[in-house]
Amino acid sequence: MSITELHNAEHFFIMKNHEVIVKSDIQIELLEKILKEYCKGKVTFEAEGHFVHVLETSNGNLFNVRSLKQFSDIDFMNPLSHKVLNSISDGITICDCNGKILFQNDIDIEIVGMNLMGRYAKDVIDEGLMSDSISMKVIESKEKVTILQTFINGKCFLVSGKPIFDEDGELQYVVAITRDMTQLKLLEQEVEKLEVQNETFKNKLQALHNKESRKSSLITVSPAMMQVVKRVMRVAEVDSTVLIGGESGVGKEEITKLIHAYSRRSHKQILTINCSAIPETLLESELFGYEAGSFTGAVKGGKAGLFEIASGGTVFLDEIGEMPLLLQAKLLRVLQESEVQRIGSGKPIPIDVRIIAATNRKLQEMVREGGFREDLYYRLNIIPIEIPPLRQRRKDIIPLVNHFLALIGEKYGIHRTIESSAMKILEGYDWPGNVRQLKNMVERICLLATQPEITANTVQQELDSNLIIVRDTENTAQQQNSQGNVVTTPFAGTLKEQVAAFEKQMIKQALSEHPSIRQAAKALGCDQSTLVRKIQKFQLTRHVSYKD
Ligand SMILES: Nc1ncnc2c1ncn2[C@@H]1O[C@H](COP(=O)(O)OP(=O)(O)OP(=O)(O)O)[C@@H](O)[C@H]1O
Repeated sequence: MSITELHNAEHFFIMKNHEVIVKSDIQIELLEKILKEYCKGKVTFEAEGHFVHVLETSNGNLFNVRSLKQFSDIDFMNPLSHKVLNSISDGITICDCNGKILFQNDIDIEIVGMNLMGRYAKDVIDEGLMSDSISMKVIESKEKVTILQTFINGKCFLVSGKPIFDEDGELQYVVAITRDMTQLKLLEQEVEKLEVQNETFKNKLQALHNKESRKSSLITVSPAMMQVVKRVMRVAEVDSTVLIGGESGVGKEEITKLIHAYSRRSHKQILTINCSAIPETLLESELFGYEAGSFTGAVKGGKAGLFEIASGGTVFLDEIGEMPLLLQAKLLRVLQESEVQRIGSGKPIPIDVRIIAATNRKLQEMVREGGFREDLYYRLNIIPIEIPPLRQRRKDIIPLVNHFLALIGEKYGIHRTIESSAMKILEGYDWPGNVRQLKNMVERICLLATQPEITANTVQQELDSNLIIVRDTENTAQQQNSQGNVVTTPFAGTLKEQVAAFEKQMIKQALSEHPSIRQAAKALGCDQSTLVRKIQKFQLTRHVSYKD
């Protein structure tokens, strides 16, 4: 009979750990015969007690042979129960009321690393094979006990012991369930490791976020602008209102972003509103919000204004000089009381925002002329920051050009360089539209250039086509080229054609000097819709970008 046949035989169980379980003494005798045959007669029996036998075979295998006879009074220990107990992934031990280990399932033997069946728990502890015995504790307390037990192999287990009583209430057996906590411990350690990793990633992300929000695209090397930046850094820390002045396109918004990025409000948003770009009625509701049903066309549930939405952050009021007087009064109240009232509501709402305002107008002159409230001017002008025009900080021009070339490379995948003589021309130009004009021009020449290196010639031509219109006292138009020389306009053709060419030139110039169509129209003395029509007529839209 082969060992497989033996395994499948009706009366035997062959366990993984070279253990053979038989049902009766008779079968043990039978087994002895079979094993002797299987091991070619070289089998040694060491009978130990009534039912445990150790067999040493010629191939070195050690068989523990147990009879199930001892379990005859435990009705679950039929072969099926045995199989069921062995299919459980926790270790199971059954002791009698004296602590004698009657049964261990396969997993338990694996966990403990020893087959202890037939032995007394107390002896096992005395021999130092185990630190503790749950069975002994249950026998003593006659109650359910749970302990964390460490075995000599260093593994950690959660062991629960439960008493089983007979009909007379006498303790009969103790069933102990041993759960390997090593995996759980490993998982716990893994979770801890992941948590640490998670924390590290979170910190890195936060650092990146901080870096990103602090990253300003403000480029400057000039001493004049460095002074401004120094002031910005000091101002950023305090929460006061700031009024930024400077010509159109000098970088007032860029400076505002820098103040916000270095302020304690940087984790919140910065909201911008251009006071010149929105009609008065709309501006009021955008800034202060409105209650439900306060005017025709209002959103059903009412709407929060910019000051409410930006709570905790910064509100940037661009072109504050264009704010209508009525709204100036309302803004003053916001600044003084730190609260807003929605249109149609008498209820004040507290707000927590920092206000930064900017203008390219001479506010003091406006105050004198009655176009701007004096009290609001002083309230806004707590910390004034004046940004010098680009022509007064020419050292910034080349770094700015290189910065814009890099931006164009990123945005369009177009990589251009500008030869040094061309850079000199750009550096010498007066830039009435300041950084915005420089940015637009660099973008235009890069996009139109056919060669990777932009020559001085190209730059010169572009600047010449960007002639500055100046008006003499008699209101006749002359032109000034990039070197500042006044030149006669070389218009040719019929009177109509010459007028059209001149008109086109004026519009083009106004568009490059002013950030919005509205302002360009104002400067040209025509209304917005006329200007839009003429832009379309002269097809200027493709070449001129009015506002970034
Ligand atoms: N120092 C700078 N470094 C990099 N880019 C700049 C700098 N200054 C301005 N710019 C860029 O030039 C353009 C115009 O700048 P910005 O809008 O800040 O000017 P502004 O003074 O607010 O203009 P306006 O008065 O018309 O509102 C923007 O694209 C801005 O990113």
